[in-house]
Amino acid sequence: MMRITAEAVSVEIGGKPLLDGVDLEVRPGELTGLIGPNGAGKTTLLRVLGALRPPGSGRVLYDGKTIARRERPALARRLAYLAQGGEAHWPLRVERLVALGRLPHQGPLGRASAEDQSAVERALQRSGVEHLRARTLATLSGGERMQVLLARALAVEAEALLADEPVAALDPHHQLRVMDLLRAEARAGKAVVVVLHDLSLAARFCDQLALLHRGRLLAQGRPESVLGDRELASAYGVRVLRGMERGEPFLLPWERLEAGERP
Ligand SMILES: Nc1ncnc2c1ncn2[C@@H]1O[C@H](COP(=O)(O)OP(=O)(O)OP(=O)(O)O)[C@@H](O)[C@H]1O
Repeated sequence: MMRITAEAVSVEIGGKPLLDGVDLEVRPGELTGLIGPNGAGKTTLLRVLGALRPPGSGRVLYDGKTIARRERPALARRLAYLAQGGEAHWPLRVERLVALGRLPHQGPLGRASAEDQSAVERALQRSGVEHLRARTLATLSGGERMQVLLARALAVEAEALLADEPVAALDPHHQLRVMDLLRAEARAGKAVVVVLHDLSLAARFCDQLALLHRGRLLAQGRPESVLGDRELASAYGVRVLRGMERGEPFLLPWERLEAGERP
C-alpha cells in the first residue's frame, strides 16, 4: 500500500511556471483522475509524482517519506509509470517489451524468474494483448500499442500505477475495459492515478479528481464537486450537457464559451 503526497509542488522552466503550489494526496485503494486542458501541467505533475522529475520547490512524499537518490531503484519496484502514447518503432517483440516491466525486480544479471514469467503472462492477459505477443511493436496500431504499454506497466505489479492518457487512442469498448481495469487495480489496494480528457469517464470511474488549470489546482475532491458548470467553464471554456444513467453521471461537452463568458 502506498500513499503519495505532493506538498506545495512548483515547477518552473525558463521563468514560466508549469506547476504552481500543487497539494495533492493520492491514496491507496482509490482511482485519482488528473484532468485539465491541454498544457495545464497534468503530465508534469504525473512525472513529479512518479519521481521522474524533481519539483523546483515543494516535495513529494511516499508513505510520508521523501525518496533519496539511492532509494530510486527500490521505488521503481513500487511504482509503475505509463507514459503518454508516443511513437514506438522499435523492432521489439511485444512479450519482450512487457517483460521489461520486470527489470526493477531482477538482479544485476537480469535473469527472469518463474515469478517474473507469470507476472508477464498475467499482464498480457489482463490487458487483453496475448494475441499480439509475438508481434513487433512497430507493426501495432496506436490503440494496440497503448494496451501493450499498459501491460508493461501492469507487469511491474507495483503498489502504485501512474497512467498518462491510457485511453486516448482507444475505441469506446477498450476505453471502458481499461477504466474497469484501473478501477479494479485501485480496489485491490493500489494507488492509481490516471490522466484523462474524457469527462464522463472521469465522472464515472474516479474516486477523486484533481482539475489543473495553468499549473494550479482549480478544484479537487469528489467528481461531483469538481465537475461543476463553473469549474468546467473556467478551466476548459465549455458548457456541458449532463445526465444520469442508473445512478451514474455522464457529461457531454456541448459548446465553446467565448472569452467573455468564462467565469
Ligand atoms: N521543457 C519544456 N520547456 C518549455 N515548456 C515546457 C516544457 N515541458 C513542458 N512545457 C510546457 O508546460 C506546460 C504543461 O505541459 P504538460 O505536458 O504538463 O501539460 P498537460 O496538461 O499534460 O497537456 P496535454 O493535455 O496537452 O498533454 C505546457 O504548456 C508545455 O508546453
